[in-house]
Amino acid sequence: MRMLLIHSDYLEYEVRDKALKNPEPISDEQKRGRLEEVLAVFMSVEKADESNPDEVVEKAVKEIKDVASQVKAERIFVYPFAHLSSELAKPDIALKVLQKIEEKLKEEGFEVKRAPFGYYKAFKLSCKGHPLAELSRTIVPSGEAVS
Ligand SMILES: NCC(=O)N[C@H]1[C@@H](O)[C@H](n2cnc3c(N)ncnc32)O[C@@H]1CO
Repeated sequence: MRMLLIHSDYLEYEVRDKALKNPEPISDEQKRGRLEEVLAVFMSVEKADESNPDEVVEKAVKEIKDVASQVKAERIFVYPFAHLSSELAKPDIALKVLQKIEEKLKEEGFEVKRAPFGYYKAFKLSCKGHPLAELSRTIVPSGEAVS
């Protein structure tokens, strides 16, 4: 999994067109979203993650918690983003991984939004620009090589 973490004044999105034949079903309310004072986490779930999705979820949540603690962010935006890797996991597995990450972050006490999966989306982001505001992380299941 590849993650781009941006500590932001706000992130807002608006759903545009379908990017998959069968995108995640969403309500009208989910067609747009915004969080302020947020750690935005853009995530590409990768083919290698399919060997142990649960381990990748655990490792991703640990990394996100660590960065959130460093930048003192209490809100997380989980953002599916298929542009950080050329070896993407299948959509059905990727969605499950992102849903589990969202669930576990909520269990940890964060306020969490997740942008809809399988759509093109317009988004606006205001990066805070401090030294830890732009970070990336790569996560692989045990036994897999980083490509
Ligand atoms: N910017 C718009 C967009 O990325 N849209 C992506 C994601 O929402 C989602 N998606 C599909 N596969 C994946 C994956 N492996 N990891 C993350 N998201 C995925 O499906 C869309 C088309 O690839």
